[in-house]
Amino acid sequence: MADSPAYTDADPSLAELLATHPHLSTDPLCGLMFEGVPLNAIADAVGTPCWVLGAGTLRQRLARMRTAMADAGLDVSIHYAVKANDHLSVLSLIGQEGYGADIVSGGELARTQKAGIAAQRVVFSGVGKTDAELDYAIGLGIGQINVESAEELAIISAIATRLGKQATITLRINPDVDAKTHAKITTGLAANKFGIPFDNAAALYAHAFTLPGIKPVGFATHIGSQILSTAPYHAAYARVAELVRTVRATGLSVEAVDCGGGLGISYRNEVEGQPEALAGAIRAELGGLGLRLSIEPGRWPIGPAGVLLSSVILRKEEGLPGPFLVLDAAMNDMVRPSMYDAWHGLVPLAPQAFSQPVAPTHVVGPVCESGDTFARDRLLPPLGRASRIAILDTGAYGAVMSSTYNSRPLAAQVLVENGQWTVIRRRQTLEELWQDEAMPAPPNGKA
Ligand SMILES: Cc1ncc(COP(=O)(O)O)c(C=O)c1O
Ligand SMILES: N[C@@H](CCCC[NH3+])C(=O)O
Repeated sequence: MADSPAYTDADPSLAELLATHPHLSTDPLCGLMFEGVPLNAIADAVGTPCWVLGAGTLRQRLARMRTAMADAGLDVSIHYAVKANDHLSVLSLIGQEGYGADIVSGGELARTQKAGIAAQRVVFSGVGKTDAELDYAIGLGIGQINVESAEELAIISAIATRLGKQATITLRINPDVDAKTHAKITTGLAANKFGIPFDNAAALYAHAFTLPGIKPVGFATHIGSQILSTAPYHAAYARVAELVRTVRATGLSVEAVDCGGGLGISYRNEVEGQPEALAGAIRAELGGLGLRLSIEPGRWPIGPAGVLLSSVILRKEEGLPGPFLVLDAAMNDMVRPSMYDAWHGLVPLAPQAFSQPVAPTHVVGPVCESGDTFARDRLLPPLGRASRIAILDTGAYGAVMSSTYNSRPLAAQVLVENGQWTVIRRRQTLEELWQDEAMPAPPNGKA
């Protein structure tokens, strides 16, 4: 992971996108292939929009993280951040491969239990856990709760005491470090809502030992998401290490540090975060302290493992600085471009697309907002009505952030594994969309 990631201003070509996505390839007859499966075959059978996730890519990327930690001589537990993609198929794969989970709600905790991940391997993060969620988590004997405020510590103590349990906790520290990422996904600055101010942490940690129902084991930090440089990790972990030393000097024990998630991927032409460099930062700052270490990656393992398939509803030519391709996928399906101005690779599925000349094209969804735009001036071959496009790197923060805005049902999801594909969620029906909505009875019993 370079400290000054190599950006160029030019968009990557289709060939360059294929080169940086090893699970994608092209076949002269079938067009774009995903882990050896023709994406057109999936779109023919399931329709579009449709999410496709590659189990092989996910497994490989998780394994690379595990190996990177081991090669650095570190015993680091990996707790997959469920928020990135909470599908039960994903979580059961995570559990089978022996990883734990990082959750931020009772709903995510319930999913881990349904998927067979032992509660002891689950860590509960988040700035506002409700009493009901804490009851559930502590009752289950959750592995660790990362506490985000003095107020929350008191609440957890009361709930654990009522339940006759000991809650294992860390204090999540806000190190006031700039992760140099998008402002909406930066979490480690003093101005952000997350974590306990660094200067208050030692005193609160000492106080935690005096509380009933609380077993303090250490500290946690998480400074943001889509981080592409090692420098912020070094800075944050150095602060946590300083805290560990300070607190130990007072005679208190510190057994564990949770190093958070945040490692970034290459959406456009960034040099993606390297797990080996993350391992290097952990070892350099926290390695010699005899701690149990853990990380909470979400985007890195699963982001590149997914695509969103869509079809062109129509190509709108008139009165414009360039043609608009109107897709059947929209901001309700994939909100990242609208929400963070995120750049996602767009790759046509048709075999001939790769040899055709390209021209600047605007790619939009049909939702009634100008923000429903996937790309402006993207160099694409001459696509038209019914052409298909794969939107790349949507495995993380894709389907999980979908809504039904404009009464658009949630799209189907497909898992590819060993050259086979399976529908793991069928497209939502309109009846499912409104089944819980009540209509007032007509006056006087009239219909
Ligand atoms: C506490 C916590 N842990 C882990 C993650 C996962 O982050 P990422 O998907 O960037 O690895 C997040 C999200 O930023 C988070 O808030
Ligand atoms: N939803 C964000 C990431 C948020 C990370 C959660 N803490 C994204 O799509 O980039």
